[in-house]
Amino acid sequence: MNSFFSEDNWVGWVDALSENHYVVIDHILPKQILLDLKTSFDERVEAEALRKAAIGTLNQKQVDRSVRGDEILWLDKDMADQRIHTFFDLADEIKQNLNRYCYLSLSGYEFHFAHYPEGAFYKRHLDQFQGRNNRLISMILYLNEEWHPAYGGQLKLFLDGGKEETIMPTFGRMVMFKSDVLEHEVMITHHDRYSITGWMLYQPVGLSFLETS
Ligand SMILES: O=C(O)CCC(=O)C(=O)O
Ligand SMILES: [Fe+2]
Repeated sequence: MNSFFSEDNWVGWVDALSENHYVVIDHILPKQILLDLKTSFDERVEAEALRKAAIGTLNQKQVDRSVRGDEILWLDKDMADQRIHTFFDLADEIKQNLNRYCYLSLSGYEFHFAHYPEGAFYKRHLDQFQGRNNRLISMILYLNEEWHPAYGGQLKLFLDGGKEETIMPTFGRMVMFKSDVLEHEVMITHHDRYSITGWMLYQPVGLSFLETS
């Protein structure tokens, strides 16, 4: 497998993740790979393959536009799309390195395309929710070629001591944070906002029967 990053990269990122609970990485992938991913995303928006995102877990899912207004499409390794396979190569490398440098036991991941249309937001929440605690690291890769502060749509992280960090969803920026500790929100966007969002998962051996979806 090709390697996207060097060991030095990882040392800095892992330090930030363990000290601050989050890390922001700009230009995570070469521009052409990002553009290809965005094209793949655009094709699926065009084909109306995305669905309104739900909240809740397992058999308690519901769509509530007053909590989150994005539409999503789950990515699958069976998709015959080399552009998505390249993204999964990146995810594999990140998973291996988080296991190696953070001593985690990540055994899988899940990702979806997410499109926030104008006026959409996602209220303050934690990604690790009741009844499902196997999301360890949240990862978001932004695919917005031009982003202006006036568009809004920032990711706001609620940090220790009442501090907040506000992050613009600029092209090629990846944010990783600890799913079980960092509350966050997506502020209202005034422009179409595109990302690949996902989670590094810890799946205790033998408990997979608990997953019904
Ligand atoms: O798109 C973002 O910046 C964050 C999305 C998010 O919080 C989520 O999907 O759980
Ligand atoms: Fe979230």
